[in-house]
Amino acid sequence: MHIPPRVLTVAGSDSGGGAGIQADLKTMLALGTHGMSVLTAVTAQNSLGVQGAWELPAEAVRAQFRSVVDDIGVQAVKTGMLSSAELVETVAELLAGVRAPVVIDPVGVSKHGDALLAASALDAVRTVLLPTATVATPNLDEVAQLTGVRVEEEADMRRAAAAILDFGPRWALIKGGHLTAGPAGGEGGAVDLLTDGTEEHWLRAPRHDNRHTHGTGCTLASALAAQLAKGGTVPQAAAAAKDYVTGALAAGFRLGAGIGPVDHGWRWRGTH
Ligand SMILES: Nc1ncnc2c1ncn2[C@@H]1O[C@H](COP(=O)(O)OP(=O)(O)OP(=O)(O)O)[C@@H](O)[C@H]1O
Ligand SMILES: Cc1ncc(CO)c(N)n1
Repeated sequence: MHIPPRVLTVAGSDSGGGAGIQADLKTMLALGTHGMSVLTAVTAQNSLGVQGAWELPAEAVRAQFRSVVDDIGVQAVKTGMLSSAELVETVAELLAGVRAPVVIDPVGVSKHGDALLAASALDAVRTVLLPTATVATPNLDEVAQLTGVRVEEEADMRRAAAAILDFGPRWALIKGGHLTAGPAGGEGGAVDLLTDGTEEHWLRAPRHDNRHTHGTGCTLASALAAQLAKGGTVPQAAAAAKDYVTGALAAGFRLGAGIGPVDHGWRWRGTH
């Protein structure tokens, strides 16, 4: 009997199905793994923004985590929306006992600018959560919030990565999706930088400005966790994850009146 690699996401629910737990589980399935979830918060969310958010008690997070890890086991873990300092601390403590690779996506705000993490939780992210990471995957706004480094052009991403690595993750994957200026000052592609402070890997893809980009960050981090669960090095897993999110973004579709979701099933549908 074939048993697929097991991957756990610790994240919030996006009722619209494009980001959060829903994006994570769809990505994990699409990449051939068994996805499992620890829910941290429930959001009322759609293509227009976040209309409401409710956090779960720390005890519920702890219980879900123990249920999964103690019986089924995990070959990789990914974290997303953690909402508060209390949940960040709870999850960091749980992760300290895990031997599988851990991808920390330090989710701060949604694409629409709605806060998914309390400002009072930033310190716990820096001091207890990031040190548990095999790979940390901040976007440029999260880099600025966590380190004070403002990335205006590609070359600044090196300083951003160094500042993130100072908090203790093994690798930093700095997502340049919000960067529009290319190396020559013109329109750039979508460039991410993966580094452990020694090796440097630039992940480049064509930019798709089709507006249906809801869930790109969650999808990249989950794809990375799924690839790590299947085996291979961090640079190999990151390259495969970047391919998957680029295809999903290119196939993103119009839903609702705002920002539509990426298509997690693009490889099955053969849209690209
Ligand atoms: N318009 C785009 N075209 C191609 N790739 C993109 C585009 N926008 C983002 N990406 C890629 O998608 C991945 C996620 O990056 P992004 O910076 O959007 O993350 P994020 O802001 O955390 O996402 P989210 O808004 O879901 O939280 C990265 O690999 C990035 O380069
Ligand atoms: C629940 C949730 N997690 C993460 C994101 C990322 O933007 C989102 N929009 N919603």
